[in-house]
Amino acid sequence: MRKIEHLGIAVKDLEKSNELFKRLLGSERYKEEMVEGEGVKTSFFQIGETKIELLEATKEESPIAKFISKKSEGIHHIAFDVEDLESEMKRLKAQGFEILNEIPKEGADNKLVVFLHPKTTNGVLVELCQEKPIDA
Ligand SMILES: CC[C@H](C(=O)O)C(=O)SCCNC(=O)CCNC(=O)[C@H](O)C(C)(C)COP(=O)(O)OP(=O)(O)OC[C@H]1O[C@@H](n2cnc3c(N)ncnc32)[C@H](O)[C@@H]1OP(=O)(O)O
Ligand SMILES: [Co+2]
Repeated sequence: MRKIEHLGIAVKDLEKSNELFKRLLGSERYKEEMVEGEGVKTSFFQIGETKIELLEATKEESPIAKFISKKSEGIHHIAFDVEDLESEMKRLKAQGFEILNEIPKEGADNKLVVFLHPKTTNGVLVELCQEKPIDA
């Protein structure tokens, strides 16, 4: 794990939350991006070395919709930047962590991502992010 890549925050209304975080952080989001596969619309704020990712569900079956309906808006996951997903997955599996998707999937912000089940990470949903190679 090289650094915290982003903190994912589940929100009901991305526009409203963009404004709130702009006031809170004193800076604009640097991008908005849909991630069809996850049924989310995201916006990213850069904070020094790390980022805040706001996530709004775009469909009922999105994990974000389920999370908000069961809990509330708020911190949804922590994402770590990794050099090499395959070797990290191997290491973490050997350490007893449960990988949710064996095949890395398309993330936002030009990443390939893997998630670990929160029941194996002290109740914290963990995301591993690897920068996609330039020519990908
Ligand atoms: C990839 C695009 C973008 C990016 O950064 O690039 C994203 O970050 S997309 C983020 C949205 N996508 C995901 O979260 C994918 C991974 N998540 C999942 O596969 C599910 O949400 C899962 C498996 C974590 C939970 O799904 P499930 O259908 O099992 O929901 P339940 O409500 O039944 O939860 C079971 C159990 O887990 C606890 N839980 C659920 N979500 C979280 C969470 N975010 N943090 C901590 N714990 C969580 C929930 O409370 C249940 O616990 P229990 O003790 O059984 O009540
Ligand atoms: Co994320």
